[in-house]
Amino acid sequence: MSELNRGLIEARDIGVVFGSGSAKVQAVRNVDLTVQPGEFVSLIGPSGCGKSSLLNIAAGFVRPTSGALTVDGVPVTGPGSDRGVVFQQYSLFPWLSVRKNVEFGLRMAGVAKSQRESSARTLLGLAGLLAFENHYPDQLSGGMKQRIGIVRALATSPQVLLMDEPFGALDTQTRTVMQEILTNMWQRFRISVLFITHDIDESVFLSDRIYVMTSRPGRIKAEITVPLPRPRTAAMTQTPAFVDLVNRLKTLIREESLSAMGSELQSGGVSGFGIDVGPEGVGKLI
Ligand SMILES: Nc1ncnc2c1ncn2[C@@H]1O[C@H](COP(=O)(O)OP(=O)(O)OP(=O)(O)O)[C@@H](O)[C@H]1O
Repeated sequence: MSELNRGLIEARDIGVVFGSGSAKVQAVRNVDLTVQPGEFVSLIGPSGCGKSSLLNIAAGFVRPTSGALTVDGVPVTGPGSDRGVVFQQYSLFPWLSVRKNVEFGLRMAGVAKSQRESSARTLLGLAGLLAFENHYPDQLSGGMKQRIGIVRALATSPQVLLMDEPFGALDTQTRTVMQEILTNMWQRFRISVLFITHDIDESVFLSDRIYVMTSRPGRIKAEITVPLPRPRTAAMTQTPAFVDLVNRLKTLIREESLSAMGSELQSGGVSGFGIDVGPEGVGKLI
């Protein structure tokens, strides 16, 4: 398989159950999803619908209770350097300098000192952070820390980047800049991205395709191709195509959030809370 054809993520009939007995939680049910090599795909849905569980399965941190997830046809059974992961919490090592943080995965992989230094410097330069290579994480802003997190995840040249609310802790301006930096890095590295966000505008701005999940147990409610050309620009966020799609997605998520709140209220003994839960099937929108 050539480099450009790598990074195919395929999840088939995934189910996730946590706990047992009365503490049993069915987090995810019958989820099929695909990320094509080089594609940017977002996963959105109401809180607690199982987005992080799916991403953690792809990362190899959680095993599915049923079904399988493969990367380039190989079942994921644990973490691996073919998949970079970025979380909302910065998870940098505070006792290591910026460059040593970026080098960490390469050091674990046995890459020679001079080579890992030069790879880390190249990546830090691309992210505009070379001047900070000898700083320590607590000397940096949140946006800078998250840029280092992305650079660190890319350092081992993974085929897949898995991102769980990576910009959730950042202010709106920093978040916008980070979205542009991520888009540039993604285009440069031609890597597959599976991205979780609660920010619907962000999912539309960044993605080729978006999966919308139902409330728990999470299933795929809709799969939507974003009809915007690339490169994406800030001006596009004002276009009718962008605004209409954001509104459609908000409606889909709102239906699910209401249905989740309705079931919680009903299971708590509150009656007369009339909510139409809607059809069970997966809607396919273009
Ligand atoms: N290790 C665990 N043990 C027990 N239950 C868990 C565990 N991890 C997740 N859950 C439960 O599984 C469900 C799905 O959680 P998950 O974090 O995957 O959802 P999410 O969509 O990412 O949520 P959010 O949007 O709020 O971050 C939730 O009800 C959660 O409480």
